[in-house]
Amino acid sequence: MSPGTPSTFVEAVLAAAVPLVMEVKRRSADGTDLMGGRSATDLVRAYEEAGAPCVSVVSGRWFGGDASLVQEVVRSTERPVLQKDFFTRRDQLLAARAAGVSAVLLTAQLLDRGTLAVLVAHALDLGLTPFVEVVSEAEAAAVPCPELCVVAVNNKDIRDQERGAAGVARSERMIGHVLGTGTPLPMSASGIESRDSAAGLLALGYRGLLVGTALLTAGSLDPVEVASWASAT
Ligand SMILES: O=P(O)(O)OC[C@@H](O)[C@@H](O)c1c[nH]c2ccccc12
Repeated sequence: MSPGTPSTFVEAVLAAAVPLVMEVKRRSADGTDLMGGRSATDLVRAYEEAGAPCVSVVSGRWFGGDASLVQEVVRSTERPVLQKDFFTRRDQLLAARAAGVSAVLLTAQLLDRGTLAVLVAHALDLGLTPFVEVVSEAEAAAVPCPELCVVAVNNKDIRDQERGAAGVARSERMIGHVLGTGTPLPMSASGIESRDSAAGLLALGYRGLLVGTALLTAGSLDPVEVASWASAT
C-alpha cells in the first residue's frame, strides 16, 4: 500500500450503505455461547446478505477464538477481514497476513507508545490496515500515522475482559478527538446494543461501527432490519 492510498478495508466501510463491521465471535468473555449452532460460514453468509462491507473475527482465546476460526472466515468471504486479537509482535502480524486478513486490531491501552508505533509501522509494511482501538483522548492523540489507520473508540474496558457495563457514552464524548486525529475512518467499537445508538453514533460523525454481540444474539439478521441501524429514526 503506498502512503496516502486508502486501504481496501477503509474504502469498503466508507463506501457502504450500512457501515457496520459485523463480527464473528464464538463466545463472550463470560463464556456465553454466541454461535447458537451456526457455523462461521453460515454467519458470514448472513452478514453479507445484511450488507456487511467487512467482517471481523475474534481469534483471542478469551472469546473462544483460534486460528482455524480466522481461516474459516477468510475462506467464506471476499470482503476484507479484520482480525481481533492481542497482537504484540511482528510474527503475529505476519501470521495474520499469511491467513489472508486485511486489518489487525492494535489496542493502545495494552501497548506502550513505542511498541504501538513499531506495530503500526510493521502492519503498514505488510499491507495490513492498523485498526487502533483507543479509550481516552490522550490515546487518540498519540495514534501514530493516524491518516493510515482506523481509529476506533472501544466503548468497553479490555482490562476487565470486557465484562463491565456497556454503553456508548465514551464514543459520544470522544468524537471530536477522533476526528481530530485525521483518520479517514473514525469508528466506534463494542457495546453497541441497539439500532438507535448505532444511528446516533453515525449521526455524530462516526463513519463505521463494529458490532458483535448485538448481531450475534439478534433473533434474525434480516437485511432491512440491519440496514435500519444506519439510518436515524
Ligand atoms: O460484542 P461487542 O460488544 O459488539 O464487541 C465486539 C468487539 O469489539 C470485541 O469483540 C472486542 C473488542 N476488543 C477486543 C479485543 C480482542 C478480542 C475482541 C475484542
